Amino acid sequence: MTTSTNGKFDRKPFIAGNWKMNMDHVQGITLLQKLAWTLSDAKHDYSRVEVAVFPPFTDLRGVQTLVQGDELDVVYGGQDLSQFDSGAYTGDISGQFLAKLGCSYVLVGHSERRTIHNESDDVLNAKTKAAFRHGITPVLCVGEGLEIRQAGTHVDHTLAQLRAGVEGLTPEQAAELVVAYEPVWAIGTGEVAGPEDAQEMCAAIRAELATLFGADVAAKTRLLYGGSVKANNAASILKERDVDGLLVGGASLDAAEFANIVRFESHLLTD
Ligand SMILES: O=C(CO)COP(=O)(O)O
Repeated sequence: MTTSTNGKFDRKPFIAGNWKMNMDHVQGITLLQKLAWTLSDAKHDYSRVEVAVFPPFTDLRGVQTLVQGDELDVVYGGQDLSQFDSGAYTGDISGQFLAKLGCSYVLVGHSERRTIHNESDDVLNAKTKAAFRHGITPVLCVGEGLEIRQAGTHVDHTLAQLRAGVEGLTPEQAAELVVAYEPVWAIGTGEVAGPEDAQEMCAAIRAELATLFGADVAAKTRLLYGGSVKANNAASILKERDVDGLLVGGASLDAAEFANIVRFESHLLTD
């Protein structure tokens, strides 16, 4: 069955854990093993809900070895990539290297990259294209800060980030792209945007994608919400029509909690 419980027939729910700068390569393996065991005990069906982790770069080789060796169905990706393919870019990581490590996805434009590293919309557009160039699906992160939310211009602001990020993509690429709406004021603060806030923005993002690439394309693009997601609020957010998945920070560092988020459908059944 390819349906999700909320009737979003064609878009497979996607639950992703962004470990940020946590977990060294030894801790990372332990966390992933625990997650895989927990999901296996719970008979998780990966064909119904896709599960991804975004470990630090230094963990990726170990994660690849574990996933291949134990034939895990968990997919993984990098937290960033360079807009360039190779050369004199000290400290940067090429999408080519991530592809070689078996990465299926890469985060682009996480708010911590936009704010701490001052990554511009132009750079992020180049990174999105670099990901596709290397056969990796970008997860383009967008979202507003508190002042913009309070000023009431959060939809305009977020859609401007979206337009800049997807400029020049083909319709096929836009359909494959994943977009994560992460309101900065809800990240790591315990402050969660309500399900209706997540839905409002995801609906606006889908409408914008429909304008840019056509309704058929927009119907395929998966849209995630991120910001203080926990097992006890995941199901209510995922019930929303245009929210296809979650990008989880802090709660993804606890295997049991993250597994419960992945198994959100079991919470819906008992609601
Ligand atoms: O930034 C996030 C995921 O990318 C969200 O982080 P938290 O879940 O810790 O709020």
